[in-house]
Amino acid sequence: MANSPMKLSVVEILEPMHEQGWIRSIDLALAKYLEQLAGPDEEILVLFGALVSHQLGRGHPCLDLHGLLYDPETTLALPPEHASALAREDCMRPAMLVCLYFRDYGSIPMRSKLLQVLPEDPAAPIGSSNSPLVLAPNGRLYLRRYWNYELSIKNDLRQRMRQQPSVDSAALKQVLDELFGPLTAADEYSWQRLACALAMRSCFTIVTGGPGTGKTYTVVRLLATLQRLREQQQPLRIRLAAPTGKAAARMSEAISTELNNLNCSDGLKAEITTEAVTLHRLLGSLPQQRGFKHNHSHPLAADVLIIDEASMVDIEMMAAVVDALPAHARLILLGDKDQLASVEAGAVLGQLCREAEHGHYSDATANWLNETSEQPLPMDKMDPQGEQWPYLQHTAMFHVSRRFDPNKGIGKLANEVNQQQVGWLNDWMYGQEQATAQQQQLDNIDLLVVETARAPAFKELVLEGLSGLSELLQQRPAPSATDVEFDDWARIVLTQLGQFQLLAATRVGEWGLQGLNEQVIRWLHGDLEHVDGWFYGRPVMITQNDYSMNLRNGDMGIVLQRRPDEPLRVVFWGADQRIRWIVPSRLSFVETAYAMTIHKSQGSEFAHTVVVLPDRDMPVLSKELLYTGITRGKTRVSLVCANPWVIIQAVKRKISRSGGL
Ligand SMILES: Nc1ncnc2c1ncn2[C@@H]1O[C@H](COP(=O)(O)OP(=O)(O)OP(=O)(O)O)[C@@H](O)[C@H]1O
Repeated sequence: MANSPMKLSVVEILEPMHEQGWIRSIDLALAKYLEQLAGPDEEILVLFGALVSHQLGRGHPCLDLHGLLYDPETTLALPPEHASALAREDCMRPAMLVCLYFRDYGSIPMRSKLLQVLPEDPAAPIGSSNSPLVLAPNGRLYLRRYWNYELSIKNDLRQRMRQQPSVDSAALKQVLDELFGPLTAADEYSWQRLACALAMRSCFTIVTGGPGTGKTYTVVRLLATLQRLREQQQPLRIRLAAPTGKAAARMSEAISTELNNLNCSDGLKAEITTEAVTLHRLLGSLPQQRGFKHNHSHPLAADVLIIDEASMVDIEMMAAVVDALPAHARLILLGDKDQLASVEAGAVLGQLCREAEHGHYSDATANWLNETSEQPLPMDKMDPQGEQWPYLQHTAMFHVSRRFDPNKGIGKLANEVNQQQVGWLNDWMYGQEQATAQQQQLDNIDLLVVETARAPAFKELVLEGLSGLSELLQQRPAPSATDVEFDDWARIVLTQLGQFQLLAATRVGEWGLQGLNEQVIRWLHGDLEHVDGWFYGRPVMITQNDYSMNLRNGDMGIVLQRRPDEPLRVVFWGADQRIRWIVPSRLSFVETAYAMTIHKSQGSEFAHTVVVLPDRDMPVLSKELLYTGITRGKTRVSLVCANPWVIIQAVKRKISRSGGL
């Protein structure tokens, strides 16, 4: 570097970082804006603005100044995964930049109009300010908008937790006995019963647990309990929602199935809706605007709102939800707290039920449960300091999966990854040769170590996985077939699409999303001409909600053709298992989906899931990412990598999102 960095402005120092892709255009733009407002000696705030914005891009609603001071490299996770070695050499390291401006807290101008410093005491008055930056206790630095989101969520949930609806304990106990059977010594069942009882305590409840632990089973019974014990004559207005279209469709399906199995009157069943919508649809997206049709001045017509896959809800969306939900309504969040958080900033569910595995129930919670439902709490989940965990007093966590055996196969792998236990993983991965093929089959998990993503063994795995789909594509009905017969065929093809799925941990490179999709096209079609084009048999995924076409983010389709003289069309599931044939030119947001990212796979499940890891360790690889990928598999999970060490590194890395919920 020719000039001394001391002679350059913060923006001048950030510019090459932007060119190298280390920070985003929006981060740089914010720095430029703040630079215009900054007084002398306030350059540090310009830098902070860019870094807070950069953290938002990584999913953090705030910048942790303690982390920045003591471990800037980890806190900022720079450079990004695609930065070349040259770029790393060329560009001034962010740690050095931080050192230049931020030696200690004394370097921060506390009386700047760019910054509001909040008092340490949460009860002290905050004062008014509209500074772009807000410094909260514990060194959490926010852009004001995100601090406002957090504050409104906190205030709203506190208010809902404080509301204590009256409960007729004899009636509650009777309903719980009817729905779950009388209490038994085995606590496996009583956690679900406990979740229902706990939900009667206030207007806010969280039910968390891994796949197949009975969240949907419980929530249907919870809704039945609420309707049975309601004080008003009219049935409670229940709304069901999920962050993505795919998750909403799954929620509807799962709730319908559980409701059908529920042993209760038809009248009660009719009072439980099975229609789930996306959160965007629930709140009413406004074209070209950030806000929603429903807000505090135009609230939702709802008494109960259940949000499934809540781990995917970001802080901005959650703030919009609580703004639109009437104060008397119950908010119930369902999700797996250990899964990846939302792509957008915030890890609302993860933060609200951090440590839920330990219970942390207070005496007051235990007494309430005992008095209203005679529901005991296990001693090891009690905590004399439980009141320090306010959200956990309204949280039930399920541990027992009814889908997977925790001692083998997918269940074991998922648990070990989630608990960051690398011992078993090492034995499994490095002891593969000793394991018999039969045993592996029984265990429904396998590991494939290959040097490149072009390796014959990987090709064999993929082509075998896709063989069912390829056969169906060749079994197109004769041109004389009726439209109904073509619909029946399309239905089978779409069902087959859920049988096998490649999941990429990263986007770039031969092991990333793009490389894998290109590779599969080469194997199947022999060339790459088709990559972005529309070709027969191309599986696609919708990447953004498209309300004009009634397609939702995450919907999967496939390109088919009915008769040779008809154009190619993309088929999707419509309502009631109907088939929609859509002309490709009407689709705006689509990606080829032989492979999809693990992030995009959230809320979906596939019979055989193949999780592909890159050939080197990267900051994006984490136990949450791996756990999410593994738990997408229903009957078989294959891990594919060039080096099992990368899997171990990923398992050791836990994402900790900053935030003050
Ligand atoms: N107490 C129970 N008794 C009998 N069957 C149960 C019980 N709890 C759950 N199940 C069954 O276990 C299966 C998985 O339950 P459920 O679908 O509710 O799990 P989930 O946590 O919602 O899963 P996912 O996160 O994958 O949606 C279902 O078939 C359900 O009917």
